[in-house]
Amino acid sequence: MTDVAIVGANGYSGEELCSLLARHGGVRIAGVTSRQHAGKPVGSILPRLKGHPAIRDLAFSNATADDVIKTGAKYAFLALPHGLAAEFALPLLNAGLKIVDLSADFRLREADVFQEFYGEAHAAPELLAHAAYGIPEIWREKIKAATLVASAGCYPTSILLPLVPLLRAGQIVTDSIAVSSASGVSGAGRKADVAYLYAECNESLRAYGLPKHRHLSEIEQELTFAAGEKVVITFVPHLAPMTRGIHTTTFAKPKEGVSLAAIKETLTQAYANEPFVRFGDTLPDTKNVVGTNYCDIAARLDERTGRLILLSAEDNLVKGAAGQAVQCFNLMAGFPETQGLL
Ligand SMILES: NC(=O)C1=CN([C@@H]2O[C@H](COP(=O)(O)OP(=O)(O)OC[C@H]3O[C@@H](n4cnc5c(N)ncnc54)[C@H](OP(=O)(O)O)[C@@H]3O)[C@@H](O)[C@H]2O)C=CC1
Ligand SMILES: CC(=O)N[C@@H](CCC(=O)OP(=O)(O)O)C(=O)O
Repeated sequence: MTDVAIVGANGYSGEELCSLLARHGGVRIAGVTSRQHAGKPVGSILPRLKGHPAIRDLAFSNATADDVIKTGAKYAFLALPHGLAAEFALPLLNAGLKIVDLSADFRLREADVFQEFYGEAHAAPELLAHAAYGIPEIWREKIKAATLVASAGCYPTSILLPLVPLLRAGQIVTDSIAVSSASGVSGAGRKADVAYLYAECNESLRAYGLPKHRHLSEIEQELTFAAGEKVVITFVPHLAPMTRGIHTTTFAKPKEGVSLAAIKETLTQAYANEPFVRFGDTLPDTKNVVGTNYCDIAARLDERTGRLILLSAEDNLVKGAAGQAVQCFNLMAGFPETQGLL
């Protein structure tokens, strides 16, 4: 059994991590943190885990790096607001733990891009070069060897999985890409904010974060890497009246002479052996992926405009957060990649 700690375990993605790791089979949950609930039994705050053998008589501890180190865990999952993970990472790494961070703190390679998009100086810029970007389908070998993995953002995962193979294959006009995404409200986290009250979100759809949502930084970083040239895109996120799920529509021009059949062949080849990406003809629907670690993808060509339309759907809390983090952990710790996720 490998001992793990979950930091920020009472948040939405932390709770999802607790559920996935409780049924993983190869790990022991050695510690969970929450400042608000320190000292309380896990089952009293996360009722769906009450009585689960993996939770035992575990109580939340306070959320400092020392509290995490004291658990004796070999791996720490950080499910904290961005800005904080950078403060935890250094002491935990120095104490010999390996880290899977769900926040944005280690997803960017350059500290000045972090400053530009997050409006604050990076707290541990020296660690950026050591972090692996956590999408296994793109960076599997790097993740296996890493001590610090930055699990990719929820929107970025749904955008990068369809586009990266096509950019690697040189099939897309790089300045033609525009993306429209819709996310369930849990994407905003379990925080009290009027904008996310039921009465504000229910039966309504609205765009937000325009024109420079902070996820553009990691999306463009990864697209640029895949294309081998600078890629800049338009990205319009929406808040959708559902609890979980992301649906993404990507518009792009195929390069001269690139057919839909060639695009489909590239995506089929890229994902034929990937357990969590399902490329096919069926148009993705969030209800088919919610509660799973799948990302469903389809492609269509609008013959009238020559525009390629890529569609993708995932659960923001699973493939977009906790599931992807466990997938990365499995690679780092030498478990089968799918363990606890199917
Ligand atoms: N929700 C989603 O769909 C996704 C989220 N993410 C990222 O994962 C991270 C967690 O997100 P999410 O689960 O939504 O967030 P939540 O707001 O639901 O949870 C945040 C957690 O962090 C803890 N926390 C907050 N402030 C501090 C602090 N100063 N010190 C220690 N602990 C603190 C909270 O517990 P307490 O206050 O009790 O200490 C809570 O457990 C974020 O970085 C987010 O951007 C990534 C992909 C998708
Ligand atoms: C609906 C909603 O508010 N979504 C969040 C998603 C961000 C998220 O979870 O952030 P990271 O992936 O960067 O950690 C947002 O747009 O800010």
